[in-house]
Amino acid sequence: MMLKLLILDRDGVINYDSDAYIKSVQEWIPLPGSIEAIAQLSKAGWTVAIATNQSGIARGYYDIATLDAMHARLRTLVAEQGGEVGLVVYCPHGPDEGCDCRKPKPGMLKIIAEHYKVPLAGIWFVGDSLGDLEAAKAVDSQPVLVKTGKGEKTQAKNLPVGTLIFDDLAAVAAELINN
Ligand SMILES: O=P(O)(O)OC[C@@H](O)[C@H]1O[C@@H](OP(=O)(O)O)[C@@H](O)[C@@H](O)[C@@H]1O
Ligand SMILES: [Mg+2]
Ligand SMILES: [Zn+2]
Repeated sequence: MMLKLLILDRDGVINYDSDAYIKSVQEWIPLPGSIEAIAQLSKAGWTVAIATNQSGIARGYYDIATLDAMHARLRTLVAEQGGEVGLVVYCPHGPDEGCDCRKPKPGMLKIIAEHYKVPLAGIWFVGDSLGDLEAAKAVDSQPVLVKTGKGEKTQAKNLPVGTLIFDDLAAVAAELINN
C-alpha cells in the first residue's frame, strides 16, 4: 500500500510568519489548530513532512541550532497530541545563491520523495506563498494554498492551474482524514 504522504510548508502554514523572519524558538508560535491537525493526520496514518525556505540562516538572522530547536519544539508539541512529524527539510541559502533547494525550485520536495521512496505526482504540498505552489506544480504534485500567513495575499496572484484552496491547515486535515 502506498505511503500516505503530505508535505507542508512551515512559516504561515504551521506557525505564524513574520516579515521580520522567525528568528527564535520564542518567535515560533503555532497557528491555531495546526499542531492538532498534524497530530490527527499522523494518527490517521499520514506521514507529514516539511519543506521550508530558511534564508534567515544565510542572512545571519539565526543559526542552524536555533532552527533545529524550533523543529524540536514542533515535534514535542505534536508528540504531546499523540502524533509525530516526519522528515523536515530546509533550504538555508539566500535568494542569490542559485541553490537547487530554495522554493519555487522543487529540490526539497524531491529530497522528501526520495527519502520515502514515493513518486511526487499528486502528492499534496500545502503552502502560503506562490513559490510553494510553483514548486509543487514543477514536480506534478498537488498545489494547496492555505489562507493563513501570506496566503490571502497569495490568493490574489496568478495561481497554478488546479490549486486547491483551504482556510487553514485544520481544514486541509479534515478534508484528507474525512475523504
Ligand atoms: O514559508 P517558509 O518557506 O516555511 O519560510 C519562509 C521564511 O523563510 C521567510 O521567507 C522570507 O522570504 P525570503 O527567503 O527572504 O525570499 C520572508 O517571506 C519571511 O517573511 C519568511 O519568514
Ligand atoms: Mg510559508
Ligand atoms: Zn537551498
